[in-house]
Amino acid sequence: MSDLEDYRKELDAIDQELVSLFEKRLAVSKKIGNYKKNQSLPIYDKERERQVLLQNIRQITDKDSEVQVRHFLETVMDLSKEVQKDVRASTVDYDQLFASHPPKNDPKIGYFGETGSFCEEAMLAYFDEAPANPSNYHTFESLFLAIRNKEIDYGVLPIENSSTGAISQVYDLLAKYGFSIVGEQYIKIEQHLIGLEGTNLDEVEEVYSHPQGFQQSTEYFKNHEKWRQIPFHSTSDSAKLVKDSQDVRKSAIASRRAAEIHGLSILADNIQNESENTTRFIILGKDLESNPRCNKVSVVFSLDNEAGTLFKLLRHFAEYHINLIKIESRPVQGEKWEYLLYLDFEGNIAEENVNGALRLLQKNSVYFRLLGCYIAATKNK
Ligand SMILES: C=C(O[C@@H]1C=C(C(=O)O)C=C[C@H]1O)C(=O)O
Repeated sequence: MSDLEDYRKELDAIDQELVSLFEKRLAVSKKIGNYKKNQSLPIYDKERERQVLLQNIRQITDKDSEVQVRHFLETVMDLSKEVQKDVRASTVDYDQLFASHPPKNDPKIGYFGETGSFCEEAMLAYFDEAPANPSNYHTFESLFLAIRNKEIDYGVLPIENSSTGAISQVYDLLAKYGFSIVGEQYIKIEQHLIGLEGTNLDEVEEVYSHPQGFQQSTEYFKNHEKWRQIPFHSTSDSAKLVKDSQDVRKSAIASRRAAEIHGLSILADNIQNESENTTRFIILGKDLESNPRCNKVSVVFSLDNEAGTLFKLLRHFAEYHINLIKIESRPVQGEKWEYLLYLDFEGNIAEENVNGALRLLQKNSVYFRLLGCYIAATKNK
């Protein structure tokens, strides 16, 4: 027998032991996976992995093999986490994930802000027929509560602006209440300084608006540093406040429509920083409403706090040729340095590639929720 054959026989015997031990290890990993699933614990445990590496590297007799042993242990632990992810995914109810509800007939609709708000404009632009007797709400959360309490079927509220970015409170409420995005609408936003008729700019002392109104008009206020900027519920609520006060020292940042509705004058027009200032509004409903014409998907998920997981997940989108539109991250409430990731991408959940990517995303994330599958709005509104 040649030396090579002898060596290989030796390896075969070792492999036999290794495989049998590895199988035993995977079986224990599965049990740990079940335990973690029941206790809602994350799969990855950084401290434990550090310990496993330390205690095993300590017992190496040939120090030259440390690099290989480390690599071996890391691979073993990666595979152990894979098995735990399968355990976690095995009970996922995919039918429920993709179960869609028909749109509501004669729906009750609510929007954020006083009459004259940009949300009201978005509502009028989105629905083919102007909704009869819509309700309005003065905080984002009261609109979510109205959906939960079945006061309304759909709510209209802003989610992002082209110059200031995400409206983070709305993202956080989406995570908190678990409703669905059933549609979207873009509205061009022109902000004006408005006040009582005949008001002179040098009489103004206070300006009221939603924080977004101030953020979108910072350039204009550089020349009016003495004015007190007072955040209020919405731009249209601010217009109403000025009207109700009958005080020339008070002004508001709001739309031309709000000025007209509340009988106010425009003191300075188009004070927004960017002429093409646009806001994306979402139509929120209780349930997922998807049909074959829907071409945009939104999801929210969180990951194990482990290097490379986001890359590994997003890679599936490239593999499935899915076009990502937007990614937004928000801190998890009450969990320091943990994040929820919100992803928008092109496609329909009934398409095979989207379906495949969603399953992988759900399988490999600690938390996952399909936020909606709806018709993408045109941006030049
Ligand atoms: C098996 C566990 O889950 C993961 C896998 C580990 C392993 O295979 O040794 C160690 C830590 C965790 O990242 C565990 O928590 O013990």
